[in-house]
Amino acid sequence: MKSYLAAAIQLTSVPDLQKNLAQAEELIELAVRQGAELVGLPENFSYMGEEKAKLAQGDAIALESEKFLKKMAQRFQITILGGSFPVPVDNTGKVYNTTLLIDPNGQELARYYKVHLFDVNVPDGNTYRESSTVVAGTQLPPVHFSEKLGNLGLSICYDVRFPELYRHLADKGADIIFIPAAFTAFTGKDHWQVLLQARAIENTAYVIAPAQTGNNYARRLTHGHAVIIDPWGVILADAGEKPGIAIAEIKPTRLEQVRRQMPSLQHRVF
Ligand SMILES: O=C(O)CNC(=O)[C@H](CS)NC(=O)CCC(=O)C(=O)O
Repeated sequence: MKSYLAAAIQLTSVPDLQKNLAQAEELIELAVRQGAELVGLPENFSYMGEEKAKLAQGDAIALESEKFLKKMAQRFQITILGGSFPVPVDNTGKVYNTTLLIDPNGQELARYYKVHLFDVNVPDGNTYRESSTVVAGTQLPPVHFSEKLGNLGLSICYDVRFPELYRHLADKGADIIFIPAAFTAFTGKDHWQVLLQARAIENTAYVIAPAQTGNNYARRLTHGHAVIIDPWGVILADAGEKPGIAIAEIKPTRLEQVRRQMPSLQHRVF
């Protein structure tokens, strides 16, 4: 593994596929101009909108999102995580909430279908029933082993509340954990940063958390604060509340240092 720059992209995705891809492309280019070699996009980067509208365009969103990721990876010679986008599941009328990791040749490295679905009545009065349109994945997420970039573990948004999933990634050797999200503004203000720092600290791993921000559609407000966190839990970069990027250096020496100073992964009893 070498030292390199990683970027977490922050978007306000709306119910307009082409507009979102154009916004994403601009920010990917900005990250690349600053030297990023690993770039993450947030959950639902290519489409945020009413569940029904999303389903109706499911095939087009899936096709265009995957094409876009491969194009960006090849054009800019980066490894890119397509935080998530819907992929229709045969004979169900529903989709998988899917995250995809693509290499600079445009080849798929890893794929994960979100396991934990956000079926929550948020105390601000908004109700979320992700399971009404999404089929839950049944497989734990993969870790992609990369000589150059370190071992990259995948997850999506609401997963962040389930530490056992991240312990699995740590068991598989994850050095860097992706947590792309579209956190609600209401839960985000109290939980987002704490949960992300906890996952970084307890697994002594970098966390790259691309995010949705602002008013995506109707009453849907997302929290923002795409961040990159080091294995000690220190926030290295925070994109704030506007669309933009958080960019930071991922260093193998820092990983080794923290794992030496705090060898908690080696002291596990259960
Ligand atoms: O809302 C949309 O339009 C698209 N949906 C999402 O992006 C997903 C599923 S509803 N959001 C979350 O998982 C939020 C989790 C969260 O906020 C928490 O755990 O507190």
